[in-house]
Amino acid sequence: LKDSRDENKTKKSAFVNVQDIIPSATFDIRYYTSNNFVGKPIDAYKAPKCILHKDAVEALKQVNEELKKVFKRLKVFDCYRPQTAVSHFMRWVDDIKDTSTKAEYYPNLPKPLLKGEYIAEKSGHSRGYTVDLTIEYQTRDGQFKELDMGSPFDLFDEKSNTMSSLVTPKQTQNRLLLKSLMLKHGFSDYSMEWWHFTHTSDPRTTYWDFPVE
Ligand SMILES: C[C@@H](N)C(=O)N[C@H](C)C(=O)O
Ligand SMILES: [Zn+2]
Repeated sequence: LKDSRDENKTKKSAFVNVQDIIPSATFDIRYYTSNNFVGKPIDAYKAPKCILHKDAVEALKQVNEELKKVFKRLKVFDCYRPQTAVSHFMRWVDDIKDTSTKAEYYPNLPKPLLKGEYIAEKSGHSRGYTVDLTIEYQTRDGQFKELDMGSPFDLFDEKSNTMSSLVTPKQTQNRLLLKSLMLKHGFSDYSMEWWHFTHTSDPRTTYWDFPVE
């Protein structure tokens, strides 16, 4: 008899490669690299891929289509996140002696306080309908640059709360542009992190553990 835990390690057919479906967005899958709050590539990210449930991807495509009309595009940092990767995050949080990334990623919080509100022990990302992302705009010379959101992706700080008073009105406006477009296409936001959105079609049932590959 096949163990249900083994089944959970197999990619579900409803999951798709977002880069194939939204090729005009850009993808910087940070947990595949060392450029993240752990400072090392994260377990189970075997390729720099963005995988999501197809229902969330269709909505995301619509957001990107709207942005294209005004010379902007989505920049995606993380999508489906295997439970194995979440376990890696938890090992890192519990290792209180390792503070090598503190200055860059959590300058004002003690490491144990990251668990929960900033880094979930059971993350919506593992269900496959959640995405971390920002917006890029095209400059006159055709290059793309990130909109100024007032804090970088994965800065675990009050400054990253969407309506934080620690950022400028223009930075709040940029966050609200992202939020309004995402909500228009069926996502819900997360008030603690301006970059984190979950599509409302998420049945909130299974936390998957197949690798990103
Ligand atoms: C770690 C960060 N990018 C994130 O996604 N945080 C939320 C709370 C999560 O872990 O689900
Ligand atoms: Zn997230």
